[in-house]
Amino acid sequence: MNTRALAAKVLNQVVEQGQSLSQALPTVQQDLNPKDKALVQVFCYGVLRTLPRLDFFCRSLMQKPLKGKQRELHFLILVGFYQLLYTRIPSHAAVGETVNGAKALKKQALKGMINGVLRNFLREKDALIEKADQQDTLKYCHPGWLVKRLQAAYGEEQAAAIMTENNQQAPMWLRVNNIHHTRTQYQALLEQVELPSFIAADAENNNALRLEKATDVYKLPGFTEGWVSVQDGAAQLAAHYLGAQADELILDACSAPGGKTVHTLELQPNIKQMVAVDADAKRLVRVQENLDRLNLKATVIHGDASKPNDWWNGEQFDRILCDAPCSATGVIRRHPDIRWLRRDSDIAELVTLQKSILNALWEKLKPGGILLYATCSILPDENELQVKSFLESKSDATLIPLSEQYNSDTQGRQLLPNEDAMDGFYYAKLQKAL
Ligand SMILES: C[S@@+](CC[C@H](N)C(=O)[O-])C[C@H]1O[C@@H](n2cnc3c(N)ncnc32)[C@H](O)[C@@H]1O
Repeated sequence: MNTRALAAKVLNQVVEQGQSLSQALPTVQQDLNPKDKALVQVFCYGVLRTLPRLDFFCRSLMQKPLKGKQRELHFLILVGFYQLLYTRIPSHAAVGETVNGAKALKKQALKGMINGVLRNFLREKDALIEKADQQDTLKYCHPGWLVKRLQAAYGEEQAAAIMTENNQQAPMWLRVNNIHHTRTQYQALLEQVELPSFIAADAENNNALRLEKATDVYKLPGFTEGWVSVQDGAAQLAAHYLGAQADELILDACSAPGGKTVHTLELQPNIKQMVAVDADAKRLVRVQENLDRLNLKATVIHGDASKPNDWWNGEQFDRILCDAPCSATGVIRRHPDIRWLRRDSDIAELVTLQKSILNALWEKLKPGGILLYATCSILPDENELQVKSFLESKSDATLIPLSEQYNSDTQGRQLLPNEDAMDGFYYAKLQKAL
């Protein structure tokens, strides 16, 4: 199968039908050899990172947009532009293979048209790029609503830097399981298989290693045996900030796929009980898979964190992790489809959901207990403003320092994408009065 045509199919499913890339991409990749698999991925990620720009080029070069049954060809053309602008594929090969993609999509009659558009692009691209760079949405390849929100929150210059980072490829981070090795020991094992790595900048983030170059997980020493897991450095801070102690009852209220559940158990194997809840039954299967691979135990419950009375009538928790559903605007580097699948109106809905989860979980926290609120968002509404309004509404809640090392916070910690090479994340630690 033609890799350009496969990428066009996936892109059509994501952009026109609202499927997530993580759903659509694996379906077409299943029967491909590793090289073609990687190529389809590069085309899909690349086009999604530059979508409005490529769309603009297409609009400028075609009299009428391709619609309906021909829509896949629109994305095939974008895959063509992407190769010509951002890859080292020689232009004759990029054009030839893309034109052949039309046949694979059963639109052989339109091969000539595609050839013409791509060749015109080669001639006119410099002028088109200059025009595109005059508009922020085309320059930074983010939807207008998100550009506005980021500029309002961070100012123009910092928003531009964030959007530039969002368009880069994220590094692969590992979490070393101290039950088996120290980080230094595991780093040496990685060296032996020629996988150099760097340690995280935060001293307390002491399980985190960033690989110089991403790799297949099965090439990682002891992956199947649970020696190591893949988890971004910012996400790893959650278990350190939660700080679970021996004999405590812990709730991970939005747990799937379970990265923070298992990290918490790796750091503190002697807790009384870990309860891992999620509203998505399919994603919960992954929590159990992670627990099994790492040989850890938790009580896994399918439930709605905003209605804990439906699934919990036991004692109150010592610590609760609320890794709330959010806009995921901190992880756009890893999920370039997010910005096109989300709408501005989603943010207010998410803020309402987060608020109801926070309020409900607070009732299940012991006096003196700790709730760690986390999101992978970089929007203040979901983060410091959410926490501020929570603190205003609860006289028994206090914002406390995240850890001994990160103790100067007044608003929690907002990490921006690529800060110390990590994802964008937000943390706030709340304590209930005794
Ligand atoms: C950011 S993800 C959690 C990631 C997870 N903590 C980890 O580290 O692997 C947010 C999770 O919230 C879940 N979720 C969304 N609404 C929920 C609700 N009302 N109650 C419980 N879980 C919910 C989603 O299914 C999703 O798995």
